[in-house]
Amino acid sequence: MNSRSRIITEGVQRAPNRSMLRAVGFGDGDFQKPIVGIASAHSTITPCNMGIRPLAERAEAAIREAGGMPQTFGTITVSDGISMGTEGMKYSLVSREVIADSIETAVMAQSMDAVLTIGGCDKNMPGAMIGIARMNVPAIFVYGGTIKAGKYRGRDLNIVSVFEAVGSHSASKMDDEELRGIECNAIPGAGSCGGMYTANTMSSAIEAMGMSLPHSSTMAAVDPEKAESAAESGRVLVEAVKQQLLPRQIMTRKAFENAIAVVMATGGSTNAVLHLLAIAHAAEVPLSIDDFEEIRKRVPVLCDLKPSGKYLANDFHHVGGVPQVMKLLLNAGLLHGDCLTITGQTIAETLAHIPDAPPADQDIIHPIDKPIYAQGHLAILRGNLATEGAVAKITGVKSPKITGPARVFESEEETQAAILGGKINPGDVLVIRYEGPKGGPGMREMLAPTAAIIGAGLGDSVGLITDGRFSGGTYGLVVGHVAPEAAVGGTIALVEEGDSITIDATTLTLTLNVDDATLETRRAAWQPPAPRYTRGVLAKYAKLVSTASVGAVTD
Ligand SMILES: CC(C)(O)[C@@H](O)C(=O)O
Ligand SMILES: [Mg+2]
Repeated sequence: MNSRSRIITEGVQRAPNRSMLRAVGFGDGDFQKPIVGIASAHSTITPCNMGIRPLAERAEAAIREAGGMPQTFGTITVSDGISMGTEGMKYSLVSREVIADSIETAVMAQSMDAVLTIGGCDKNMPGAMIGIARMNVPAIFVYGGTIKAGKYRGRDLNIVSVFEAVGSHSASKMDDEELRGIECNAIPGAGSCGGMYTANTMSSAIEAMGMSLPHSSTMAAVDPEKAESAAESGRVLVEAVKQQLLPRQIMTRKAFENAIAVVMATGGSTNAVLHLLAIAHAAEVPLSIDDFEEIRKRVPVLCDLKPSGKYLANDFHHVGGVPQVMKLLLNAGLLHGDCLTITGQTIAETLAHIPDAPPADQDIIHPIDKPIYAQGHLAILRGNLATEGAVAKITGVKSPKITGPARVFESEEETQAAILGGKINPGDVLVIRYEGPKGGPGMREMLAPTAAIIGAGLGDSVGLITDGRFSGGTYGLVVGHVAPEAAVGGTIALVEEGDSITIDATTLTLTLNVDDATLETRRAAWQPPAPRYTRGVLAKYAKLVSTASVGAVTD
């Protein structure tokens, strides 16, 4: 079982290595046991990760009891919610690569036999899965857990309530006292942002892919079942080591199709497109941005979950969660049941215990014949503004098409000032550019401006396009991941104030209504901007990162 770690534990010349391992708790009988890394993203910099240490400790004890030698090491996290709207958000997507690289570095450097990764905030999930996919040593993912609702004056609150309250307050629709009350009560404790935002989207996608335990992706961080699930994950992983069950036997093309289907059915975050492309790239599984459209067309939206729906992920959990949705999709022929999962069972075997009857509560998970939307919500748009693609949520919007004058902003900050300053008019199409993977760099999430638009009551009348990203909490007629990005000369760089732009969610097109000759003249005159960073993490990232249309990958 220690096929990898024997390189550091066996033979006379490994006496020094064993000597150091003895200091960290190895005894004579332990050197033949599998060394199982626990990549713990415990951190007190964000509520998403502040409950992880007890999960790591339960997993550690379970691994030891099951015959493994656990070795806990740390990975980082950054908080999207805390960095949102600032220059610091440029480090968010970058942290996905740092997490993947740090897990790969620790596990490969010390020839570990397996790894259990625990993550909470948004980028922890894809970062862990990219690392796991690259290494292809037995692995399992453990989610830190979702947060419960905050409560104020009879309302359920979550982080997006606060972002939207800022918009309402700036539009004089909310007074200081109400805003403060929402701020002080929206986040009740440990756990990741509670709607079907990016963290819960990615945890659900990983469960759908068979790389975490059933029901684990929607458990609340503070509920005892989460720690028990972490311990069970440790036991399951030691068994997977015995069977040499490798991630790439589980993370197959069909598994990615299952993950995309569940993201569509649950109304998940646009970030799932970027992250699943990047994880597939790491697993060397062929997956293109156009595959999302293929699956969107055939998979309905079944779950009424925030941001555009009513409920939180933990409400979803209590009516059956991801397994319940997967059962509905499997019975409708929209899921591959023969995919293997980390427990050694197939998807169909895993779901066999769920009754075929429709879910008891049909308010949160709708029956397959009464979907909220007949087709998925995450659409890939193309057009002269996005020849490599762009990503939009196209459901929940009053008008699926908008043509309006471009309001051009070279950064998120400029945009936010215009929105909060009442300078945006119904019918405008906001263009936020030079916020892409290279141009930002770091492809910031634009939750602050999109929430401010909603809060100001402009959600049904204003369009927004960007080469940056959106948060899972974003909704409205907004298009992100526009590629090619402005910094590499994409057409978005050529837009001028007042140009006519059409966003059409029916034809899935993004069009700059300017004639080709004019565009060619503008293109000839365009100059690439000087890089915003020339040293450190962001400079390195900007040099390495690919286009968003293949996942903004760095290798
Ligand atoms: C702050 C949020 C809502 O967590 C956002 O970062 C997301 O991507 O979902
Ligand atoms: Mg986020």
